[in-house]
Amino acid sequence: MDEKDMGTDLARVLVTEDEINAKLRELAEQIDRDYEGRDVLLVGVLKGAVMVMADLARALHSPITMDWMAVSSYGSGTKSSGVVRILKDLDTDIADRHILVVEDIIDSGLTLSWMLANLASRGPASLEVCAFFRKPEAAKVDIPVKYLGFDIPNEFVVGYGLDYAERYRNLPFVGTLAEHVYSGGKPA
Ligand SMILES: O=P(O)(O)OC[C@H]1O[C@H](OP(=O)(O)OP(=O)(O)O)[C@H](O)[C@@H]1O
Ligand code: HPA
Repeated sequence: MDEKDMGTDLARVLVTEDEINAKLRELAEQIDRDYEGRDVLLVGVLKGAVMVMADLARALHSPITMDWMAVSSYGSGTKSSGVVRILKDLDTDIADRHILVVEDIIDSGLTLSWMLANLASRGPASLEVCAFFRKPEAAKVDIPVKYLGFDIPNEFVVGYGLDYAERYRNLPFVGTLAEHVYSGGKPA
């Protein structure tokens, strides 16, 4: 799927596929360097982080393993409620493991703030965050991000894992939706 398949759904592209790929290589190099000699468990947050997890994992040379958590905070709208439920927990015991949480986006920060507290309580050897997109102007809590892809404006975005009502996750770039699609949080 690319930009021309989107018809008039997109308003503008914020981060291109080339920029995404270059950033992935950069982050993978840093992570390889930092975790040299240590086994790292990548914890992906479903479903949005599927794309970044798959691409980042393949760009890494470190001997990683992967696990997934699904949490719910958004429902079907576009605002975080801050009330987080675990929909799918990790399969792995993370006590004494080096954990790198891989997230697609930090918006208000409420989801990750809750998740980090939850994971920290399980006694990992280390706990760090890789977030591919972040909206600094939307932050309600401060999240320590060791590996950051892009800071983006405080607008609702789709693509590269990010959805609107479950659509657009498979765009290889990130963009904003046109007004007629995105109308105050309800599918048009
Ligand atoms: O910083 P916050 O304001 O808490 O928002 C960030 C969270 O929202 C999105 O997940 P969502 O609940 O939409 O689920 P999804 O990944 O399945 O799309 C995104 O993937 C993050 O997990
Ligand atoms: O801007 C966004 N787009 C899609 N999903 C999201 N989850 C938090 N913020 C966003």
